[in-house]
Amino acid sequence: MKTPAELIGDTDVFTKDVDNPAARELREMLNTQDYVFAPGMYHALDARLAEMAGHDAAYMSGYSTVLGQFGFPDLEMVTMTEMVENAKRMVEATHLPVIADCDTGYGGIHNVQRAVREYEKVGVAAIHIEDQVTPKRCGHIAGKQIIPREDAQARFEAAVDAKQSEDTVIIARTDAYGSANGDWEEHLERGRIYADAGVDIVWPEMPDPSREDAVNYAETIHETHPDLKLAFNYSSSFAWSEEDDPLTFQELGDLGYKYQFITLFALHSGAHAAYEDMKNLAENAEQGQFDLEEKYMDHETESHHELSFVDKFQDIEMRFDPEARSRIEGSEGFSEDERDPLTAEADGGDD
Ligand SMILES: O=CC(=O)O
Repeated sequence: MKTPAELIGDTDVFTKDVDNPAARELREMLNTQDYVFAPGMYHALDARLAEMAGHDAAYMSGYSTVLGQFGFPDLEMVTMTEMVENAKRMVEATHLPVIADCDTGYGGIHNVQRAVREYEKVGVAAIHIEDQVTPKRCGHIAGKQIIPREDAQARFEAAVDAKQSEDTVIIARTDAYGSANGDWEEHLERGRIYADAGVDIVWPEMPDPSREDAVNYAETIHETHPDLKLAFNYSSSFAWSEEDDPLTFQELGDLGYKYQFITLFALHSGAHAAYEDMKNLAENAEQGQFDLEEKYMDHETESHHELSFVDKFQDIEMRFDPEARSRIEGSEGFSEDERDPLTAEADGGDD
C-alpha cells in the first residue's frame, strides 16, 4: 500500500520519456539545409502528397485545419483534442516530419504542458505556440491581442519544460507587431525573451510581406542571439505575386529563417481545383467527370487505390487470412495485378 505522496515521490507521474525520431530528422534538416520548407495542409492525404512531391516536411496549419475540417474561421474554436487527433492522422499517413499548430497552448500553464505532451505522443516533430490571449485569432484577422510578457515567458518556459523528448522542436511565435497592444520593439524583445526561455525557433508573425521588416528583424535579433533560428510565415493572407520584388525562400533562408511554410497552400490548391471541377460538373453533367479524368489519368494521383496503399493491405489480409488470396483472385476490382482502376477491363473498385 502506498499513499499518493509516496506514489508521486520525486518523479512526476505524468512524465514519461518519449522517443521522437521525426523531431531528430527535422533538427538534422534545420542544422544542415539552407532552410526547411513545409506546405500548410489539414489532412492525411495532403501529407502523403507532400511526401510524394518531394517536400521536407508537412505543416499542419491551424487555419487550414479549422476551415478544412470544421468550416470555421481561425478563432480557436477547435479544441486541443481535436487538433491532436488531426495531427495524429497526418503523422500516420506520411514519413515526413509533421510540424503542428498548437495555437496558444489552449489555456494556462497546465494546458500548455498537457498540449506539448499530447502532440509528442502522436509523433509530431515540432509544435508552435503563440503569445496571443486565449482564444487567439489568425495573425491576419484584426483584433488580436497579446498576453503580458511575463505570462508569455512562463508559457514558453512551461512548454520547454513539458517536453518528453529532448528532440521535440518548440517554436515560439510572437504576434506583438500588428496586435492591439504591441509594437515592433515588443516584437523584437519578445523574440529575445522566448529564445532565452529555451525554445528552438522564434517566429515573428508579420502583418505584411515587407522585405524591410523581414531583414530588419533577422539582423537585429541576431545581434544579441546570433545562432537563433527563425521561422517565416510565407502567409496565404498576402498576395506575394503582386509584390514588385517578393521575398524568396532562399533569401529568407540566408537571413536565418530556417523554417518556412505557406499556411494554407494545400487548402487553396484543393479548394480552387475542387470548386472549378464541381462547377463544371454542375454545368455540364457527365462531361465534368470526363474532363476531370482527363486531368488525372496517367497522373501520379490517378489511382485512389494506390494512394491508399490497397495492395499493402491486401498483402496483410493474405498473411493472416488463409482464404483471402482466393477471394481476391476470384473477384473483380483492384488488386496488385490490376493496378489501373480506370482502364482495367473488369473494375469493381469504384468508390
Ligand atoms: O498559424 C498559422 C495557421 O493557422 O495556419
